[in-house]
Amino acid sequence: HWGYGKEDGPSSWYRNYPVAEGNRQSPIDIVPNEASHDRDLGPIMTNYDHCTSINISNNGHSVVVEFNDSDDRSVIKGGPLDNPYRLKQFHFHWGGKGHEGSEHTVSGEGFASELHLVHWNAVKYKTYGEASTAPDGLAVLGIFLETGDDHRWLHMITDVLYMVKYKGSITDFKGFNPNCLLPSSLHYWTYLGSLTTPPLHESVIWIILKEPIEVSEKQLGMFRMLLFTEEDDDQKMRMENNFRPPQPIKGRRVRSSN
Ligand SMILES: Nc1nnc(SCC(=O)Nc2ccc(S(N)(=O)=O)cc2)s1
Ligand SMILES: [Zn+2]
Repeated sequence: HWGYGKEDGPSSWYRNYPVAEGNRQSPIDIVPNEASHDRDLGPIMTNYDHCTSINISNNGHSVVVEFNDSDDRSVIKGGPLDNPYRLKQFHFHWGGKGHEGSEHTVSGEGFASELHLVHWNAVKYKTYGEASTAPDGLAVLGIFLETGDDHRWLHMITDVLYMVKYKGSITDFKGFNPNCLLPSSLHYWTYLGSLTTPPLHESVIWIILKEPIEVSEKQLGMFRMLLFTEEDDDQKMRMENNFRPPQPIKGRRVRSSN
């Protein structure tokens, strides 16, 4: 199976997932002054107000909060999107102590962590699975996390991480509104890419917010107490550095909102 270690990490994924060497792989390094500024790129709109978080789990790669996506209650729309995309889950990628951990970089600079809010095109596709393999099937909103002050709402997540310490653990997590994790500005870069973990489907319209949110080193440290391994596994592997490095841009254009 795939992971982030020396033997099963990003440089070996192409063996089981040849699309790893495809033409629209993610993440990428974003170079702001090479991004084209499109006037017809409108603002993105998120409405997560009546969203319904269901649970939080450790899937052995990250910590994931799942949402009820049976209707259009919580969607992202506007910007590069032709119709609303339904929120399915969000999860994080992070580094080791004092090291970078984001997936996308900006002018070669990484951030401490990156939050991904995963949405799917329920107008054109019947299921998430179907959308996850279509070129316009998914929209992932990426938010950089940098270390600084405590994030006043991230506590709601870090306070329950002890309940999902081991791979395969899951617990109820209702009533969490991800609006509280958004920065004040929704200015963004957007480009066509892929899932950043296997199966690496080239099905993602990426929307990366320019403004990072601030979290404390202490809060980030809570993520690093999670384990890649199961409870009955005698090898306790700390969950950290679960990020794929930037991939070749292969001629793609990155557009900027403004
Ligand atoms: N029937 C199916 N269910 N799920 C799949 S693919 C699973 C999936 O959504 N994986 C996934 C991998 C990476 C990302 S990410 N890091 O946001 O690019 C988001 C999501 S196919
Ligand atoms: Zn991700």
